[in-house]
Amino acid sequence: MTRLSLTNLPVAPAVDPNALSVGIVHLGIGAFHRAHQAVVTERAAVATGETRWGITGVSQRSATVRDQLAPQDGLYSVLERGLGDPSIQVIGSVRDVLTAPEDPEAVVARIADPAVSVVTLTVTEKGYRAASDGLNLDDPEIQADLAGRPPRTVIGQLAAALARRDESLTILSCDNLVANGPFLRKLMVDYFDALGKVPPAFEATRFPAGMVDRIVPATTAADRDEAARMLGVRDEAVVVAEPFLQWVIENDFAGPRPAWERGGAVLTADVAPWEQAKLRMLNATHSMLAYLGALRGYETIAEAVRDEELGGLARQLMTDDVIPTLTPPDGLDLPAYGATVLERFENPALKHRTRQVAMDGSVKLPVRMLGTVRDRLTAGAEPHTISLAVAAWMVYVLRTPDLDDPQAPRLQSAVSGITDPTKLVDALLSIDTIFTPDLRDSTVFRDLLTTHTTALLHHL
Ligand SMILES: NC(=O)c1ccc[n+]([C@@H]2O[C@H](COP(=O)([O-])OP(=O)(O)OC[C@H]3O[C@@H](n4cnc5c(N)ncnc54)[C@H](O)[C@@H]3O)[C@@H](O)[C@H]2O)c1
Ligand SMILES: O=P(O)(O)OC[C@@H](O)[C@@H](O)[C@H](O)[C@H](O)CO
Repeated sequence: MTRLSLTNLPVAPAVDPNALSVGIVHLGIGAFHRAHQAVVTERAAVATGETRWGITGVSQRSATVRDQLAPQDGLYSVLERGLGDPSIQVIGSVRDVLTAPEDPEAVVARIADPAVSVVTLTVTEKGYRAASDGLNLDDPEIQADLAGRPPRTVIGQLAAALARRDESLTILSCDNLVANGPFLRKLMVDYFDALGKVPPAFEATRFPAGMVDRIVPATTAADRDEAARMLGVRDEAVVVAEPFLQWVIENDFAGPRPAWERGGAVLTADVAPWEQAKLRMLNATHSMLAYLGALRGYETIAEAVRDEELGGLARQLMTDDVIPTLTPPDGLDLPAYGATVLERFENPALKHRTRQVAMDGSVKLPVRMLGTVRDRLTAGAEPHTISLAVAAWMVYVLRTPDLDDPQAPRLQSAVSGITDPTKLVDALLSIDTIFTPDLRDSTVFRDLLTTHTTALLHHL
């Protein structure tokens, strides 16, 4: 079947791709960016008529996305799956893709281009190469970048590009991290400290925080076949998404930016309450359902949340443990928000795999769950259900031989041969890159984890 391209366009994108010049570099062009920031950027371009905000995507690890998009002139479609019939739309805002491992110099040069004033990122939690207190300077890839090779880490890429720039830059993380903007800024400061020099452009560089939300599962072969049927041409780069899309951005830019608010984003002075509500309500519950669901043999989040007991626990997690720790952002009714989150998880058309959401637990737990545990303990409360979520991760680590996690070897050696719940809790609580001393030393938390792991090991 013919491939989607500028000359084989069954449905034209809302912008003319040929008219766009590149003003944004996106690091980590996975599924999420294509279904979220790229869509809002295109909508903003349509609303304003501005043509300066085309996107260069950077593929950080493999050449797969470049090889999918290059023959398609950067075009791809978003296949939206809600409760009704699916719909499909071709997006034209990604103009080209660079593959960092093949051509690291091109990535630095593109970020350094004066026409570029915004860099966005979705490189997953582990892509930041952080330790518990800042940049992981023991990371061999960070060390190699510091030693002066053409950079391979995102921190190294940004640092090298800033060293070449005279103009200010805005660097906007779109990953699920607590205070993602300030967090990334701190990693850059640590990098420059280790390097022993700070580029002059860094002072004016801004790192706004952002909260992003849209469920975008990994695309499957069946999704590509469905897109081909709907489009009449083959799209190897199609992404699948739910109808819901939210982007709240701190209005703190160093220079020009797309009018993303015209594309549906919200620009605000304080993102923290939005971000905390989303990470603690949606992402923590997602992860709990992923661990418990996978342990019960459910393939997808929709199946897990439709299990009466697991669905009940998801509601209980939000109501009993998470909501008491939150200050709701203006106008957000937290119980109603929680109900909407569960309805979104129930979407049977999405097929978000429990195993996908369960990956990288060692870097997700601190972001999604451990703040809630800490706040509940500080308030003198017993964090019952959030401890169950952490215990579910512990049992998942024990029961998953092919664990997908950046710390898999360390986790697996810690739990190797363990059958006793107390020992399992001790072994995993001692991992200092995940659990801080206050949590390790809490008898209440340790006892709850032991009770829950005991129950899970006996009843799953
Ligand atoms: N998919 C979603 O539903 C969703 C929703 C909200 C936020 N996000 C955020 O977006 C991130 C990416 O999600 P996705 O669905 O695009 O995943 P994906 O697997 O499709 O893409 C991940 C991207 O991150 C890059 N990456 C992975 N490991 C890296 C590393 N060690 N160093 C540098 N780059 C690395 C990959 O090259 C790829 O470009 C998530 O981790 C999350 O923070 C995703
Ligand atoms: O993308 P990850 O792997 O960081 O997390 C998996 C999901 O919890 C997450 O992607 C949600 O779908 C998303 O945060 C919804 O906005």
